[in-house]
Parts: sequence; C-alpha cells; structure tokens
Amino acid sequence: MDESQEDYESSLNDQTGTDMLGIDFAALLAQHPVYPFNASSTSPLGNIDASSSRLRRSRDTWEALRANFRFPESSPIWLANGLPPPVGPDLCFTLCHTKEKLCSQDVARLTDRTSQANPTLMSPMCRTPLPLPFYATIGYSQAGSTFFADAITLHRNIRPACRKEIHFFDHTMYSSSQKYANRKRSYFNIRSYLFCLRGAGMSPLPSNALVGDNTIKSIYVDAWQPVWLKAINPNIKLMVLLRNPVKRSYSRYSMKGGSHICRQYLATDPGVCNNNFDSYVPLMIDFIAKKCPQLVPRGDPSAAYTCASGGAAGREDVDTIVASLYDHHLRHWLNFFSAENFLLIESDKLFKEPLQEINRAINFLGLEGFDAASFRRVEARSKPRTNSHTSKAPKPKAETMELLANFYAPHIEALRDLARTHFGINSLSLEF
Ligand SMILES: Nc1ncnc2c1ncn2[C@@H]1O[C@H](COP(=O)(O)OS(=O)(=O)O)[C@@H](OP(=O)(O)O)[C@H]1O
Repeated sequence: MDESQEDYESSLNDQTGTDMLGIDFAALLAQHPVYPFNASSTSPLGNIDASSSRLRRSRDTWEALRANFRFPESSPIWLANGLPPPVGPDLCFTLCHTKEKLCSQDVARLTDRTSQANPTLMSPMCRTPLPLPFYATIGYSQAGSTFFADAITLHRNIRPACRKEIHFFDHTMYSSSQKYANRKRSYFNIRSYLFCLRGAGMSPLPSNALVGDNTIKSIYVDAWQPVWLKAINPNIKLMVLLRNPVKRSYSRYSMKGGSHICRQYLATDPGVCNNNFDSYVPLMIDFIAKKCPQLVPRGDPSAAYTCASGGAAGREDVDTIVASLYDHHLRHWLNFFSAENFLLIESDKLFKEPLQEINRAINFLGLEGFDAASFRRVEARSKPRTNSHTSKAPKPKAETMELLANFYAPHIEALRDLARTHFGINSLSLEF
C-alpha cells in the first residue's frame, strides 16, 4: 500500500456525522434540458418513501429528480452487487451523502466554487484543502489513455492522483470482485475520493497545482456520470480521447480475453464462440440489432447506456462494441456541459504527434506546454505502447474488421456532424 493509499484508508477512521454535501441537484437539473431516460417497467424510484425520513434537506431535490429524471433500472448503478439499491438520498449516494460532517463554510466554499479557478473543499477534519477535480479525462479506454495520463501528470503544474483511474463515480465501486473490495470501502465517501485525487501522500499541494481524474470509462459506464461531475465542479475541463472504434474494440476485446465475454453473454454453448474476435463480432452485432434496435446513429443518446449496461447487450459489452459509440455518449454529455468544457483528441494524432497533442491538452488546462527537451524526458518516463493488447492477440480476419467498420460507419458520420456543429471541428479523421 503506498503512502497516499494509507492516507485515505486511515482517513476513513475519523469520520463522524452524516451531513450532506449540500449540492443542489434540483437547481442543477432545472438548468438542463434533461430528457427522461427510458426506464423500464418498475422504477426503483418507487422506493423513495421508504427512506423519506432521511431526506430532510434534500426532499425538494429528490422530488425534482423524481419528476425530471428517470433512471434506467438496468443501470449498473442499481446493480449494487450486495449493496442495497441506491434509493432516496442514497441515490445521490457518493456525492451528497458523505460521511464527513461538513461545516457550513465548506458548503459555502463548495457552492461558490464557480468563481474559483482551482476549486477546493476545505476539510475541517484533515485541516487541509482538498482539491476538487479541475479536469477529467472521461474517455476512452484503449485509446492511449495510459500514455496520455502519464504524460500530462508529468507536467510540473499537475499533481498525479493516487492512481490513474479512481472509479469513484462508476459502478466498479459496487463491484463484489476481490479486486475492488478495498476500493469499495475506500471510495465510499467523497473525502476519500478527494484524498486520492490529491495524491502524493501528505506532501502539501502547491497552490498552483491542478488535480484531475483519469477514469477513462466515465463517458460510457452509466448515464449519471455527467451529473456527478457537474455537481462537483460545473467548470470541469473534460478531455476525450477518440480512437478509431474498430481498433478500440479489437484492443478492448484482446485485453479482456473475449471468449469469456462471448460465452457469458451470447451463447450457452461455449463452442459457438470459438474463442476469437471473428466469432464474437457477428454474434454481437446481431445481438445488438435484435436487443437494442434503438442504438441507431442520432437516436436517443440514453440508449447507449440502457442497452449496454443492463444485460440486454451484456455488461461486458459496455467495454467493447457499445463503448465505442462515441456519438451517443457525447450527445448525452452535451446535455450537461457546453462544448467549451470539452477537448477532443484523436488517438492517432496523439500517437503520431505526441508533443503537439499533449501540449494542446496542457494549454486547454490553461498551462504552458512542454518544450521539446522536457517532453523527451516525459516520453522516456511514460509507458507508450507497453500496454498493447493486440500485439500478441490472434489477428482477426479482414471480413470481421469490415463488418465492424460497416457497423460503426454511420456512427462515425454522426460523430463528424456533431464535431462540426458543436465543436467547430471539420477534420475529424478517426482513421482506420
Ligand atoms: N504512444 C503510443 N503510440 C502508439 N500506440 C499507443 C501509444 N500509447 C498507447 N498506444 C496504444 O493504445 C492502446 C492502449 O490504450 P490505453 O492505454 O487507453 O489502454 S488501457 O485502457 O489503459 O488498457 C494500445 O493499443 P493496442 O496495441 O491496439 O492494444 C496501445 O498500443
């Protein structure tokens, strides 16, 4: 366990009180044209009254949530694997219902954070300012995110968090798997999250240092991610790495060991999957067409969450084929943030022109970029390509890649339209 891990692990022991963070979700949602999600028959919101006594301050907020925002029952957020479903105030679980007792000045500080360039939450217990995320790299896994996170966190004004991906707001914190058992405990309150974000043990955070979160699944794991991030820092700078979806999906599949995905979700007969990408792709495309017909370009953006996460397309597919539907995800996030909050980076450009693209990201954060000499040192210290998942994987057939490319083609076109209209980008290539 490293020093910073110990810090936030031990921080769990001195928590008292059950105050709320005071985030005004009602106001947050009222500002945004949030479409109702496609909730299935019985909504978990039916359980609201059971926990109404705990609502108190957030009653109005909750009513607004109930009126305006319907959760997909299939969201991983409900699939709490052993934890009770997040009903009532627990809906705003990690965010509002921190175990830490916050004094009123803290709440004032937090709610006034829009005016602060580098917002912090002053913790009365640890007596240090805990920084809120200034930026988040929200997507995508298998798009060069390790190299990207390594490179930007080597900038002198950026403090790396305790780990690359914190996964505070996503379903992994609910996972029952051993791997996440400790994290589930560690990250269950916002203070431990902020501790992790702050990184570097107890060493003071320089006043000019920025912190950020590189949980690169955020954009696709569930529809609630932008709500949490918006609540915690409405000015947060969001960076999105976009790789050609065929390459990304193949890389993801190679990383996860696809036969398991195939057997579990597509076929009861393990032989059908034959342990390779070539058999997985046609089965999955067929499966998506049958089970998620609403996953069409320019369709309801919430479909990418409701279809993918709930078993229709299979949980693991969240990370493979459906996760590469960038157009759906971005349109969803644009309901919460304006285009100025985003920086889109093409992975292929990042791989070809790393200095230029990393500096674009650094400048986007308001910092001065690397010069060529210091960037050479960055490259030497970071780990480009070390996490290639495809280099040792069986090569897929050309027709498999073509099938996948055809599946993604209209989505890429929709993404190009979106890049043009919202971001003024006319040259999105996503080359294959
Ligand atoms: N600098 C550079 N140049 C070329 N290619 C690079 C570079 N950095 C990362 N990569 C490729 O990106 C893929 C890994 O992406 P991630 O780091 O996001 O993967 S992970 O989500 O952390 O597992 C992985 O792709 P595949 O090889 O297709 O699996 C890496 O090879």
